Amino acid sequence: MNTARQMIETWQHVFKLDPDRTIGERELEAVCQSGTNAILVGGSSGLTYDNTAELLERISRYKITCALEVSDLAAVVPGFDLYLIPMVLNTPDPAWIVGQHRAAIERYADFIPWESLIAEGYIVLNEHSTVARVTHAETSLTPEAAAACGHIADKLMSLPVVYLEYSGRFGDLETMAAVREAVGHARLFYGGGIAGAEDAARAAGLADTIIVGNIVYQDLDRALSTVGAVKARSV
Ligand SMILES: CC(C)=CCC/C(C)=C/CC/C(C)=C/CC/C(C)=C/CC/C(C)=C/CC/C(C)=C/CC/C(C)=C/COP(=O)(O)OP(=O)(O)O
Ligand SMILES: O=P(O)(O)OC[C@@H](O)CO
Ligand SMILES: [Mg+2]
Repeated sequence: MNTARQMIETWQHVFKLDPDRTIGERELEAVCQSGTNAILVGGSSGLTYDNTAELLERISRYKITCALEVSDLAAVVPGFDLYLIPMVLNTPDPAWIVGQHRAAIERYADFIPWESLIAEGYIVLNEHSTVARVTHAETSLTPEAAAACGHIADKLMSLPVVYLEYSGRFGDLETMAAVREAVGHARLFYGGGIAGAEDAARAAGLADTIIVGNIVYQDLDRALSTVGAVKARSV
């Protein structure tokens, strides 16, 4: 049985599906059978127990690893293969770094499947995203400041994942390269604005794992083309 860390080590490409958005059966089947390494269920608003449980039940019909990215305790559903726990590194508000986490652990310590949890050091950089607004993230970081966040996560906190998050738009290449340079032990996830094969290949050149979200709901064919673009790099 693989540990949580071993599981994420194999991820090159991940689709992120939002329980608060609608996806048809044909589209869900195409996403799950696309050759992606995993489905990450998550979003920064509108998640409920019911819409999360329903999406998990639908994804579970396919043979694909399915992880929940926990953003709201009310929407934690048992049955996922993994639970990814974001900790936002570039916010001045400790609630989004450790505060909510402490409250959750105090309350549910006896029920937490620790071996299935993976902490993610988030660096949130698109000022227009919901996640930036909700977490009061300091999004106007220089490449050096973003890299410092990467060093903190990678070397001081020994987090297994650093997540460079531009949700909604493609990232700044200089910043991505600086964070890449800083992150050695952790797996570097990149997400934001990947709208087709070309973006996917560019992001995969700088990150270990790329996360593709919005385009699934806007243009399925372009979304599916991102899988081949990433896998082609490793042959
Ligand atoms: C089975 C079982 C009992 C499991 C137990 C699991 C459990 C209860 C664990 C508890 C342990 C724990 C430490 C929990 C953490 C609790 C918690 C709520 C922490 C806060 C996490 C956090 C920092 C959230 C902020 C928002 C965020 C970073 C969300 C990540 C997802 C994201 C960025 C989605 C992008 O959203 P999108 O919909 O695309 O929106 P925008 O583009 O507009 O941003
Ligand atoms: O939705 P997009 O912009 O593809 O971003 C993916 C993911 O990083 C969002 O958390
Ligand atoms: Mg988004």
